[in-house]
Amino acid sequence: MVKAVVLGAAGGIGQPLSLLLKHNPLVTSLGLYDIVNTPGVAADLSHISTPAKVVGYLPADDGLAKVLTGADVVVIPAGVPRKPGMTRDDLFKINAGIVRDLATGIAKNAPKAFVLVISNPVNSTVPIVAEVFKQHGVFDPKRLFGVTTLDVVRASTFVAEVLGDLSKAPSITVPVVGGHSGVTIVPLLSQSSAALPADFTQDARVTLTTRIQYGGDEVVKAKDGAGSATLSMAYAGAEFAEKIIRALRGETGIVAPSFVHLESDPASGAALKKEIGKDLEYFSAPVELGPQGVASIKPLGALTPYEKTLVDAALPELQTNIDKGVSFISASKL
Ligand SMILES: NC(=O)C1=CN([C@@H]2O[C@H](COP(=O)(O)OP(=O)(O)OC[C@H]3O[C@@H](n4cnc5c(N)ncnc54)[C@H](O)[C@@H]3O)[C@@H](O)[C@H]2O)C=CC1
Ligand SMILES: O=C([O-])CC(=O)C(=O)O
Repeated sequence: MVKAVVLGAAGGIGQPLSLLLKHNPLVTSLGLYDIVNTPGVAADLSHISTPAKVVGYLPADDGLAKVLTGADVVVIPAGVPRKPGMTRDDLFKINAGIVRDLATGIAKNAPKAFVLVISNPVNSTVPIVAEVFKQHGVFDPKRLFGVTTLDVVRASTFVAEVLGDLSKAPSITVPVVGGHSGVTIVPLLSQSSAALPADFTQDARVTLTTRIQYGGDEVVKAKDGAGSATLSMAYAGAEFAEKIIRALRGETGIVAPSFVHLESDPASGAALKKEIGKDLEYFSAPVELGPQGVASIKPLGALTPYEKTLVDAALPELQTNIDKGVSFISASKL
């Protein structure tokens, strides 16, 4: 029995993500929460002939507490998306408070759930959730994940495009590490499971790296004011949620990059800090998942000199983003 909950379920990501979770036979109960429209979305999804029982709640009548009760996995795509010209950090002003309040609800009603944070800026919203949980005495770093899967999905797709064969995309894996915004997104193309062409130049590698780092901006620009990636994010979020669900059901050996607290596995976290040469609290790295959440954080492995410069370039912005999330909660009255 697995109860999955989506907070922000009526939005651009929330609706297709809820559809994909309803489609997943491992999910037996699906709780939807938003400040608008969840009864309609829930009624619609509830007619689909898959096992999950769907319920939808609004804030009235303690809806947040009700939807979270009994949750095993909580996915958070609530909050505003970017418009052209904005950075993810520009969303902090609105989304930080939304994520803080939802995290407070989780701390009170589902403190043991696995929490998957999609709301941007992920580099700051994940620390926000952690700090709220700490204030409520329920923080377990093994159970908190910033969802960076879309970067990994983009890397697979764009490498397959370079190889001229999109049918290879589902089987290509490229570790993407660091964080989830521009320069903090670090694709390790040298570790792609499918080798790039022998004549792939350094210029082409830089172009491909930049495309992965700024894939989100490509969608924001194409949507031209109507938001950011929703459908690809729903796909990526459902893929990551499924991995988490399989792990909590006892399957071992599942590895996926995610933005995690480096104390989620103190030994491998300390090794990773040594590798990147900085005492950061959070970093996105390939994580081995287990029934308790993070089982171990994998090392970055051999980096090329170019990839090393990318990691170094990511560190200052990551530090600033993390500090901003932490200070927001120390300054908030919960
Ligand atoms: N981690 C990632 O890779 C990605 C993250 N995102 C982020 O996901 C977030 C959502 O994006 P979209 O779905 O496109 O936005 P959207 O505006 O279409 O949907 C957001 C939903 O959140 C709801 N919401 C607002 N305040 C809420 C609250 N207090 N409680 C519950 N629900 C609330 C809204 O009513 C709306 O239905 C944005 O912050 C966006 O930047 C988007 C794409 C990729
Ligand atoms: O670009 C955005 O604002 C949304 C996002 O995080 C992504 O698509 O990677």
